[in-house]
Amino acid sequence: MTTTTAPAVGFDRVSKTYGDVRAVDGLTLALHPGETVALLGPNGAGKSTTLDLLLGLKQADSGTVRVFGTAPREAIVAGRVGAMLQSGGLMDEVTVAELVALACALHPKPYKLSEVLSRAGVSQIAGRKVDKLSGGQAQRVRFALATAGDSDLIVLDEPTTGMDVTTRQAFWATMREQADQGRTVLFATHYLEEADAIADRVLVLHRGRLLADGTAAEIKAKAGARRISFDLEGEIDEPALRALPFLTAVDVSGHTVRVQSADADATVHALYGLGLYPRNLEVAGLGLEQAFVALTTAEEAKTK
Ligand SMILES: Nc1ncnc2c1ncn2[C@@H]1O[C@H](COP(=O)(O)OP(=O)(O)OP(=O)(O)O)[C@@H](O)[C@H]1O
Repeated sequence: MTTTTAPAVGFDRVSKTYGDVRAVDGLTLALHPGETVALLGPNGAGKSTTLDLLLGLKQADSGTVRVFGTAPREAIVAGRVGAMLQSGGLMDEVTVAELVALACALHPKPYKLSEVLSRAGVSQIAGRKVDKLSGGQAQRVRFALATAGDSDLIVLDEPTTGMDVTTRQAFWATMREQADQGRTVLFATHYLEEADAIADRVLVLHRGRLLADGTAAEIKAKAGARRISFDLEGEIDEPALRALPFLTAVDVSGHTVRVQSADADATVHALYGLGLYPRNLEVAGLGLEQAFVALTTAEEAKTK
């Protein structure tokens, strides 16, 4: 593996528009060797466009994209980047082994074919035609293509869509190993629990801009809100609960009340002020998914 002092990925005020849609809007960021980075964002936030710019598949209207200090294409030709794209067509009429062998042959620093097939869990289906694969098997083959050689940066666009639980776990264990060996792994996902468990850095995109950048814990803290849950005996006066201060969400199910509050202390104080005796009271931080929803909906409200 080549080492360098340049960031693995550098975006400097990068913008890309399609007609009047600003898919990426003045994006500046740097990713460093050894980082595992999740790229999150609602549909249409600009994740795929960002990855396409990074891979030189699209050109920015303005700003510069650098991969290990060079233009994306140069880094790719040098074999420094492995990519697994969302639904990139796999060639029909060839077998899994033939396709993966081709990817190995094209890579400047290829791994042994048997190694690549086994790492991606496709040895058993190596002789099968690519157009006869199930969705999850096709994803594994894309994974094999992305890891056909020794690349310093691995870019994955929604890599685990369609994978079953076991495949998903094996996939992430392999990616962890890759990152532990100093490679940079960047993946776009809609599975926030994956981002929470796997990534040591989370980027939240919204309308082509970086809304948050930090560890999953930092993103959760940034969203600010807390979850409060408790049980109430007797009939529940829902309107009174909904009128509690700082609430951003309320859910009453049987005797259990779950709310989300921007100021948990004030909400709990007001709850006791109603003369209620909440049992099993729990106050907890938001999960990454709830933090993501809180951040992006707050931003939506601002831009309306
Ligand atoms: N080739 C294109 N022509 C026109 N508009 C496009 C094109 N590609 C993307 N867009 C628009 O650019 C915006 C960003 O799209 P992009 O695919 O990058 O988002 P995304 O975050 O990957 O979305 P998703 O989560 O739905 O995959 C969207 O509004 C999309 O409709």
